[in-house]
Amino acid sequence: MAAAAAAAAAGGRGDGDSRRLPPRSLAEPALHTVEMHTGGEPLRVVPRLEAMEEAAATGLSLLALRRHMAATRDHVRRALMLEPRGHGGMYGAVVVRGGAAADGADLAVLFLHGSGYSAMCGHAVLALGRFALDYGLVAAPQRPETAVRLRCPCGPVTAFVPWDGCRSGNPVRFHSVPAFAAATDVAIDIPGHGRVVVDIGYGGTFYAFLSAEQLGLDVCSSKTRELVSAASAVTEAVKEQFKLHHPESEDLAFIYGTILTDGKDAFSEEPTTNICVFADEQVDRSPTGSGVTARIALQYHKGLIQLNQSRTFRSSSTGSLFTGKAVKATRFGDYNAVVVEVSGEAFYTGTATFTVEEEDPLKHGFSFK
Ligand SMILES: O=C(O)[C@H]1NCC[C@@H]1O
Repeated sequence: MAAAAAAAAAGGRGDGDSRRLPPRSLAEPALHTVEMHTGGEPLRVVPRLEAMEEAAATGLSLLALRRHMAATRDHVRRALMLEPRGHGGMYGAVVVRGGAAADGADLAVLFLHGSGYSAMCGHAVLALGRFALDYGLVAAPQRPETAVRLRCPCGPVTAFVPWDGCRSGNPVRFHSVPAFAAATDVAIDIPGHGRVVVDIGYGGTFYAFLSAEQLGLDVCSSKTRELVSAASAVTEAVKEQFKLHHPESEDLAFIYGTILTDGKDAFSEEPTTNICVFADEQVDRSPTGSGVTARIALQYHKGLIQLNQSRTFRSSSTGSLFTGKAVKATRFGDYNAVVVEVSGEAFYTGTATFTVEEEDPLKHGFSFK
């Protein structure tokens, strides 16, 4: 095997075994991934990234580790998220085991997307709950359901995963960090659209929410391109016109995206549809776990739902569904907050091994709009 890898690295001819690695740079380790999706939103799981494990072993907190990865290994994120290995909607997770970063949890995780690192990702937590059981990150899984403790940049999150003794199943649910309404009915001027009124909710990360109707659009029938451009304009305007505050860390006080809704916030058994446009114009294919969390916190704050009343959320891009409910009232800093339970289905799609060649001018990926 070592001989075959060396031959491959040197560009030598192999024995026809398509599983062996192609000619590649030995300066950059091959990256092995497990590929999943939750409600259509991809998750490229990096089970081990040696450089991050070494940094974690020095005692860095998860937020410090996130800064460290951005400063020293951002090319790994770019190579895995951007074309030609990824695409405009790619999302990833680097698993970190043990150390101060995990802080006693079964695993810690850094979330990756096309333009950086996020603080929370619900669709990834649902998938990683399954991954943690199937790949042995939890010592003694219990039937019929196992609690998996994850440390996310926003704080501790617990996933509850069906386990039959051999493999994990669906649906997976998670309990969020305390979620809260940061502000409601905030008037924001959107260049090209005029004045709109948004709510700002926190579900491990901050989102602006408004009905697509306010922008002259329909979340179910408008072109995705138009929804993306309008939602991005809202995000930019909120960044400029509203000062966010996070009770624990300035690292987490940023607006991650805008969620356009069908306006159906009053309680109903019927699904409500939304589209989440996050980071740099990325579209979530799922109903967005952290967005559902924040939206439930806003609905609870406005008295539109009670504890343990479930709502169903539909992604306008794929039609996939998550359910959410507030399960506990709590406090977070100066905010009245709720712990939200979000439930959805995650699936494996394969595994992959990625390599680079030193002389490839696009070896660390590219993107265009
Ligand atoms: O489900 C979520 O919370 C995420 N999906 C992509 C954007 C968010 O991070």
